[in-house]
Amino acid sequence: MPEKRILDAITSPADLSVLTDEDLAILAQEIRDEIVSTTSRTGGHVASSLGAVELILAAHSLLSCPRDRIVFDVGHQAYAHKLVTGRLKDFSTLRTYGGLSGFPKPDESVYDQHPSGHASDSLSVAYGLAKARDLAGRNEKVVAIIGDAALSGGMAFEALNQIGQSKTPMVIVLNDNEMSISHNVGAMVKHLGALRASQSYRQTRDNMQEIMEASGPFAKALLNLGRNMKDSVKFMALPHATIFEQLGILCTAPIDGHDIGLLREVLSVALATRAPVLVHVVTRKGEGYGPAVRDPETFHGIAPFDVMTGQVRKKPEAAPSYTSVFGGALVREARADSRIVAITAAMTGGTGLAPFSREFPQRFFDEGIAEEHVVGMASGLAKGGRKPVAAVYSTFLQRAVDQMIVDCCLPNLDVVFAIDRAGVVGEDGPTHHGVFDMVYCRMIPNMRMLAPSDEAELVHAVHTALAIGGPVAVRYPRGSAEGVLVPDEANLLPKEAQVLPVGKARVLREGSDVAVLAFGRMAYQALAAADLLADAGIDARVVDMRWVKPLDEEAIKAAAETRLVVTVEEGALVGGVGEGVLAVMARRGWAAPTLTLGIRDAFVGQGTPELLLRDLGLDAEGIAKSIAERLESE
Ligand SMILES: Cc1ncc(C[n+]2csc(CCOP(=O)(O)OP(=O)(O)O)c2C)c(N)n1
Ligand SMILES: CC(=O)[C@@H](O)[C@H](O)COP(=O)(O)O
Ligand SMILES: [Mg+2]
Repeated sequence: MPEKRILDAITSPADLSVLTDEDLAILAQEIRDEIVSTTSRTGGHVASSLGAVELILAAHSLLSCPRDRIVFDVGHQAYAHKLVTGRLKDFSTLRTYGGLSGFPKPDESVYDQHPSGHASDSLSVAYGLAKARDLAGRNEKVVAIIGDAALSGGMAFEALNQIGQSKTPMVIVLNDNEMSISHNVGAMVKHLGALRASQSYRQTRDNMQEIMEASGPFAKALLNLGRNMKDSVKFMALPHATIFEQLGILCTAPIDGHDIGLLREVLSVALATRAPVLVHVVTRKGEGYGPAVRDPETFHGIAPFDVMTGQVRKKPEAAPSYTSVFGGALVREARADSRIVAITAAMTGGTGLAPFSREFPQRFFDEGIAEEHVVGMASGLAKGGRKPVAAVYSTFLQRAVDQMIVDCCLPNLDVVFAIDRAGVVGEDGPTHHGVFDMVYCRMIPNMRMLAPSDEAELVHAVHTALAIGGPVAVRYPRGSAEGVLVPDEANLLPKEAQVLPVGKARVLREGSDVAVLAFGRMAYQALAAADLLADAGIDARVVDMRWVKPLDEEAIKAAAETRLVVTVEEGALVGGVGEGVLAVMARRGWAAPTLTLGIRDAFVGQGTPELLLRDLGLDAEGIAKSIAERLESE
């Protein structure tokens, strides 16, 4: 009989309050085993979740959630939270189609306060919850858990600014593991490093008397709030040593985030304090699982892996990823033009910029989780004579739409937006699908946008964007490309990159019954749909539109001469490019029956892209079926 685990007896976080520190340490190990074993099958955010186990257990053991509230930043570290809030039995479905989300999700559990996924929002959300509590005269506790890299996002700084001023009681747990996805960057990293180096908690405690004598106004305020002098001050950072304290937020000395007894001791004081308190917790990404400790970047977000070796169990891909083709194409462009510079918002590996960063370290900028700043900086670089390429995931670029409009497009600057993860991304789900970029790019004057249909087209698109000048966006999806480049070509790139004529589509297949105007990789689904339609006696033209903006009006006019104009886009239909085609037809007076296929006005769930595209009716069968039905109804 396998030994009964403490974890199996935890039905809600209330069960934690009766456990001793020793029990909680055992539970932490059981949770780690569960996380490793489950994610080895589902994939997931392993390293961050392993690093946050003790701090989550400590918080839940002291709080009464869901009355008290924990807001997770990004939420990729919250697996332990899921496991102690009644989701153990469903944990094996993590990140799968119809299963548990990889992030906190209010629809999934009353213990989840906020649909996490995008970085740096937790402090604002927690502050709002604390203010709502104050207005209602209630006294529940509010805790935000934020990583050292998420703290570098502008939104987090904006929140700190107000939290410090307002003095609203809330606890910020700063989970400092000295890592973003890769190494963390920026001056705040240095500040935190200095704090870690100069102030150990124990040293602070040992020097309590001295610190008391030198204590600043906040330590005094804390004492006045009725805490026992010893308890209150022993957790404090050295007076005035931290940026947080300068902003008006009480701050502890850095404490070991894997010592559950210490965490509980410090957190209990912070939670009892009637002022905002930042608890500086030092953790290690991947803690407890060797392969993740050794390679936290790979284990930040990993596909299914072998538990013994830590090796990813990936089938060999038939084609390179769009991301790697983009990265290779940009390196080749940069060799030919020294004005080209590349910028990322903490996603060097994810955006395929690692080769660029190695070859051109002086021309590469990782600006941390700071998408607004990245786009603003691109504007300055362009104005200063450089050709910046801002490579940002579609979903995260949503953060910087204002900077795209005002800082880049209004002055019509030469900025290339390399929009990766455009379309459905898969298991990360609704917070991460890149389905709005065509909407937000289309609406901005001066912006031009390409949606390459395969990896060869992507190479041409990058070349075109750099050649034509002005703000140009290139969108391409996550994962394997279409396999159109033969593997023995040097660098997997076409020999010559072409400048694509602006606003000109290309016909992939002639046909006279219906015309399918396809955007991006949907062109390949449309071609396969055309084969299916041919079996049913329907002759479909397939057009790779290439440009989302400007649209090829001649192609639209020709399409309007068939029995049905169909648009297919992997993006939101409301405000999307299909609507753009309809607007052209209306403006020009080209009347024809129309069918716009894309993502209806709803958020898309999680699952493999294949399953999601099937559900959305955006695979070949779905497209063919919609067209056949529409023709029948005419
Ligand atoms: C707005 C935004 N930009 C980028 C990301 C991608 N991202 C997810 S986690 C992460 C690093 C987070 O580091 P940190 O906050 O220190 O947490 P850790 O993983 O170290 O626990 C990044 C860049 C994101 N989720 N949201
Ligand atoms: C949590 C987060 O936002 C990232 O880790 C994201 O999951 C990365 O996605 P990719 O796997 O597409 O790079
Ligand atoms: Mg970190």
